[in-house]
Amino acid sequence: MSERVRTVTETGSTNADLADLARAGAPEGVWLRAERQTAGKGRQGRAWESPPGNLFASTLIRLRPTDPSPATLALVAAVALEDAVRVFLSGGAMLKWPNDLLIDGAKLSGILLERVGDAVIIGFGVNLAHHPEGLERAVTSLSAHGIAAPDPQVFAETLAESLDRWVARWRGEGLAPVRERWLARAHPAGTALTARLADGDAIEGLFDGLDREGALILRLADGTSHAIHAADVFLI
Ligand SMILES: O=C(O)CCCC[C@@H]1SC[C@@H]2NC(=O)N[C@@H]21
Repeated sequence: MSERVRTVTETGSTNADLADLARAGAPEGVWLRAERQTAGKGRQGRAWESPPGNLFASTLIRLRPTDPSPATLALVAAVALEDAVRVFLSGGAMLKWPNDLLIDGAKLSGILLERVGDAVIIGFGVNLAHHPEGLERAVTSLSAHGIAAPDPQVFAETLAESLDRWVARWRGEGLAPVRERWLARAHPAGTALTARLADGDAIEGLFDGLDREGALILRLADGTSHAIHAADVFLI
């Protein structure tokens, strides 16, 4: 079987490699997976532990003038990843804004989007076999839930197909079906959340859905609604 996702044994960061490929003119749909990363990047400048057995893979989207807002690719990536996880874990995982997957409240995966000119790099890290210990927030892996860890290459091929399907819908139908699926897979309305903003401020409120652009809506204690466009979000 020919493989869609190219694999290397080791690299610094598959996102950094895809950024280089994007600058060199690589087309949409290129995928790179590493068995391990030595400089895996997480959101907000954090490091992403990258031991063999987990998934570390990145791809790129070339933005077209008619595409929905690029920021909404965060939700596209989330629903595509949840679909892929669901192939291996009946019942799937729960989404937390914008694109974390949780099992029993613990983080299973992370997605990092980076803009390079007209390209958006999307990097997926999924704890298939292992998860880091001793972090501030709960983390988990498929193995920790008694699921035989899928072969990372098989998982990556599944994910590539899933992302193709969701990007096609996003382009053809707009954000609406993506938003609908995201909401169906997320925690229920009324879930208490904290949004930690880049300036260090935190906003607490109850989950009240997504706006038309995919921003997180929190209902505050004073009854007002607040749209969050960028933050680290935690279940309280
Ligand atoms: O902090 C997060 O939640 C996002 C983590 C994203 C990690 C993935 S692993 C593959 C790709 N390469 C990187 O350096 N980061 C992303």
